Amino acid sequence: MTKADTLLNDCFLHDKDRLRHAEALEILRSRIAPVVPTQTVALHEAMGRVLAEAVHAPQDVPLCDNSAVDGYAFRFSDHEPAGGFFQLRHRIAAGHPAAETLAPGGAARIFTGAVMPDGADTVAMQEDCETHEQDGKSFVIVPSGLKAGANCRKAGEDLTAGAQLMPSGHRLRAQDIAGLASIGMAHVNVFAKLKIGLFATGDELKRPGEPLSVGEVYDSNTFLLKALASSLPVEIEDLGILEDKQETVEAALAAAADQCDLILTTGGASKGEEDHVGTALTRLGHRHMWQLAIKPGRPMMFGQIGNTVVLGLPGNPVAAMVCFLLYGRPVISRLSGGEFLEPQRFQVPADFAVPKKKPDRREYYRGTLVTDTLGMSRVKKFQKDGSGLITGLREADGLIEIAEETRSVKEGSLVTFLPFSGMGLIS
Ligand SMILES: Nc1nc2c(c(=O)[nH]1)N[C@H]1C(S)=C(S)[C@@H](COP(=O)(O)OP(=O)(O)OC[C@H]3O[C@@H](n4cnc5c(N)ncnc54)[C@H](O)[C@@H]3O)O[C@H]1N2
Ligand code: MOO
Repeated sequence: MTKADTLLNDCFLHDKDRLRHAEALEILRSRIAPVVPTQTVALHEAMGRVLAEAVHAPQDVPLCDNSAVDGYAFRFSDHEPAGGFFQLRHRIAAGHPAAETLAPGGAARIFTGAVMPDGADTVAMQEDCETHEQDGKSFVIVPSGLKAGANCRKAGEDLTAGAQLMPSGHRLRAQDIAGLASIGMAHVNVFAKLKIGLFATGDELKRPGEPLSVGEVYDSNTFLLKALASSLPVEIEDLGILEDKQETVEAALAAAADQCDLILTTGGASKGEEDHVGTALTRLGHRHMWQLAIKPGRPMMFGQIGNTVVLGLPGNPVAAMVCFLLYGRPVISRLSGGEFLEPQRFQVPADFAVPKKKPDRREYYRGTLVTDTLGMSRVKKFQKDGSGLITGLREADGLIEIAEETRSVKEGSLVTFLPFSGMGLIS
């Protein structure tokens, strides 16, 4: 699929003043499709990458029936006639299968992971058995009470030959890498990393390390967004801070569109005369979405320049983070061949009250989980709602989501909580 196939060029601006969150998600979901090519990588480099094809087990895992414990293997049906008294015939260690079938009435000394000898189906743990030497022969006494097949791991118990382990589009986690290793895959076909170009905009911005003059602020969003994106399969390039000049913003976006799959900007997204990202996007390409009925994050925009997707995030740091998590993360994941990711949502009693909330917009507060006297979780709201307060983001465990139609929140009522850990963040 080419990039051109995945994005249409007509404009999606609504008649309504502001798009609702669900509508914005629907626009993004319907417009975004994978744009990156595929590549083969070594398994040890595949963590966090997105599978470009489904993976099936070429053989059973485990390949053979094997013992789950160190002990003695025998045929269950022999136990009663032998009174639990077996002559020891073989010694079978992991990696050294027995060449011969176990004779009827015989038992084999066996170790965890060793292949069950033909003729045996049950293993007794060594702690439960007694051994005995007589006339130069070794015997084992196995107590009764075991079930047929006890302590024997069957071939194919983990995966049967032909079973699908993972579909195409699956993002590989540590346990998935283990699963791929368990079927013998040394290389994996994955989607290439998405190329992201990141711009901050604003004459007031200074990079950390430089002295700050009156009227200036440090550019925290570049660092915030790079760190947020680092949990996704991307190559993100910091393209610097753009001055608040239409020509500068336009030239920079045009150049980046030739290099990147996705351009992320922060700041200059609103309606002021000094906010140039929207104008640049309209001139160079198409703005499909702008002005959402959410707080924070209202000026969030989405569009394209040629085949390059552009997400214009607001400049206020809280709004930038909220918009990245709600819209940037699913878009990046989908462009990279993965799913359009939705945050995890839980219903948690509120440890706060909001007497009056504006209708028709969805609000996101910073929330911290607390435990009440009964050991039940409740969610506390960061007191200040200001969109520039990074402290609230740092204190929070996640976001509290208040629906458009909600007019007030009573203490103790259930509210929706989106933990940061359910949006790919390190907790
Ligand atoms: N007349 C209106 N004014 C504003 C509206 C509106 O609808 N009408 N929306 C407000 C909302 S909501 C937001 S959010 C902000 C965001 O607007 P911009 O995306 O244009 O952001 P800026 O004006 O460039 O900056 C806002 C604020 O954030 C600081 N900032 C910007 N970039 C960074 C950065 N990289 N690191 C740290 N801080 C940054 C900037 O200094 C400003 O204080 O607009 C409202 N206004
Ligand atoms: O809604 Mo803005 O996004 O106040 O920060």
